[in-house]
Amino acid sequence: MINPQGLMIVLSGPSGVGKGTVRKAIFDHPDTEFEYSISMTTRNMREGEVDGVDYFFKSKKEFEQLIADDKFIEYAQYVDNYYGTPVDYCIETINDGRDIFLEIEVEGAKQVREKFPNALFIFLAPPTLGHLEDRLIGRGTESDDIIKNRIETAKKELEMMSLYDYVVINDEVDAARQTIQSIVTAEHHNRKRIEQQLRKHLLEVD
Ligand SMILES: Nc1nc2c(ncn2[C@@H]2O[C@H](COP(=O)(O)OP(=O)(O)O)[C@@H](O)[C@H]2O)c(=O)[nH]1
Ligand SMILES: Nc1ncnc2c1ncn2[C@@H]1O[C@H](COP(=O)(O)OP(=O)(O)O)[C@@H](O)[C@H]1O
Repeated sequence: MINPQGLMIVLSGPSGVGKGTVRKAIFDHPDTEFEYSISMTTRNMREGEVDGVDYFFKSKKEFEQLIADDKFIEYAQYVDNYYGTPVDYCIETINDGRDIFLEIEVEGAKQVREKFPNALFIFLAPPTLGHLEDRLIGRGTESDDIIKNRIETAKKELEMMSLYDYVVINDEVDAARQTIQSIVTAEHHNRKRIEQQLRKHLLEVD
């Protein structure tokens, strides 16, 4: 096999679009076989969150030490906090032939694209910007100022859509989940077909 590695799947999109919600639906579904890359963050734990399940919660000092030790595939500062993808688990997983799923903001996704151009990039978009604002307000976890800030960031983030392999509109959570799973399945078939063709041509060259 030319590429026995698992697929790196990157789900990104603006804050409040429903990345966390869709990701949870994906991992609650019995058909899902990907591994989830738990991120590290310096933000405060929200009610109901569990350290080591939702995120690995770190102090700023700990996070900066991990950056210095090159322990992240990517990291970004987002609304005054650090978020990053720990490198070891991702590499172990794909080297083991299993798919790894990253749910990250767009700046981090850009860094992953530079390091892993072969990854599969999926952009989750809201039906409209109004939906995004409603969802952020509805979630009720941020102050008005932070929501305003996130909407401004989202406008810039939406411009990055064209750099992705796929755009999925998050109108209905289960439909978005299903679309993402179908994209991954199709991508596996496609890569396998390319690999078979490549092998065939290489044999012909010999
Ligand atoms: N770059 C990067 N972004 C992340 C990572 N983990 C989470 N994020 C993103 O950081 C943003 C803020 O996350 P969070 O504070 O949990 O808020 P919420 O996703 O809006 O509920 C979201 O867009 C997440 O997708 C990561 O490891 N790296
Ligand atoms: N398809 C959807 N339709 C309606 N509300 C949604 C949908 N997807 C997510 N939401 C709601 O929008 C809010 C933001 O979703 P969340 O998953 O926290 O977004 P993100 O992780 O992208 O910041 C949450 O209150 C969530 O319940």
